[in-house]
Amino acid sequence: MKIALQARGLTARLGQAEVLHGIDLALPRGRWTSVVGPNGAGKSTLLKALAGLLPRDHHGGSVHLLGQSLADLPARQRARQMAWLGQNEGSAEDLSVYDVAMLGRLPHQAWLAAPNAADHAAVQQALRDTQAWAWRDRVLGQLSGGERQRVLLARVLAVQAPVLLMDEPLANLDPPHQADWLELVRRLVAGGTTVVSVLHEISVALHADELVVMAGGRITHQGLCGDAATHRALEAVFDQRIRVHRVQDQWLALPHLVSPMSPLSSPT
Ligand SMILES: Nc1ncnc2c1ncn2[C@@H]1O[C@H](COP(=O)(O)OP(=O)(O)OP(=O)(O)O)[C@@H](O)[C@H]1O
Repeated sequence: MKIALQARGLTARLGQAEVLHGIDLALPRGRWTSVVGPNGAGKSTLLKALAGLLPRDHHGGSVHLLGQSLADLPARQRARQMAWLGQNEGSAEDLSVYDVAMLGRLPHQAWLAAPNAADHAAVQQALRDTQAWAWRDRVLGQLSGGERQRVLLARVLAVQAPVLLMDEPLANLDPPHQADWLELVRRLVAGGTTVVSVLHEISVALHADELVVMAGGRITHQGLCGDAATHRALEAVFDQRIRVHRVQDQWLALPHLVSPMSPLSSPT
């Protein structure tokens, strides 16, 4: 199987503490991998390290992107090959939605060159894919949290990179737009894109091809989303406070209540 991202002996130090402890990981090409685990497990730090976003003196080990060492890859080439959506990401608040999405085309444009037809086509497609096209002339700073997230997602899609890394992409999205995101990712992956997402919505994460389960700066399990071993690893990492069930052909993670109190039971 071809590998999109390979990490070897990855360590990361933030402040005084080491938060990733020698991670070895291979993420398959043309597949969707979700990274899950409790708060503080190191998921965002791992994603940043894979994206090459941690300062060099803060991490050790190596990352290869599509077979090339990230350390040796020129920044523009890296930006064309791997697009990044961060958690609570800032952007220029006074830019129009259209111009924010156009920022995703920067790695393709010559210095100070005007956007060409391919850039405009990519931006229009991305804004339509995230249902943000109707507000293309509005200013980013005047959008709601969920609207804003869809514009930032459009910026990532506009890159048309073969590898997408997304940290909490569903933040602020309502259920219909979460379902849209899910379908969009499946479509991208069917077209050969590699997607890596950090998700707290475990039932959405279970729609991925593979799950990487993290705790305490280490990977405790990597496996297929449909595997019983993956479900057991998930339940274990969340202290047996969730259970994975199969409902209408989907895997669902439901809270495992210590003192069950069914909302369906009638009041006495
Ligand atoms: N700038 C920082 N300085 C010191 N420690 C940090 C810093 N940023 C994060 N950490 C610590 O690193 C650890 C891993 O953080 P990280 O954000 O990667 O976790 P996470 O799994 O993404 O968590 P969450 O689910 O809460 O977003 C946590 O213990 C966190 O407190």
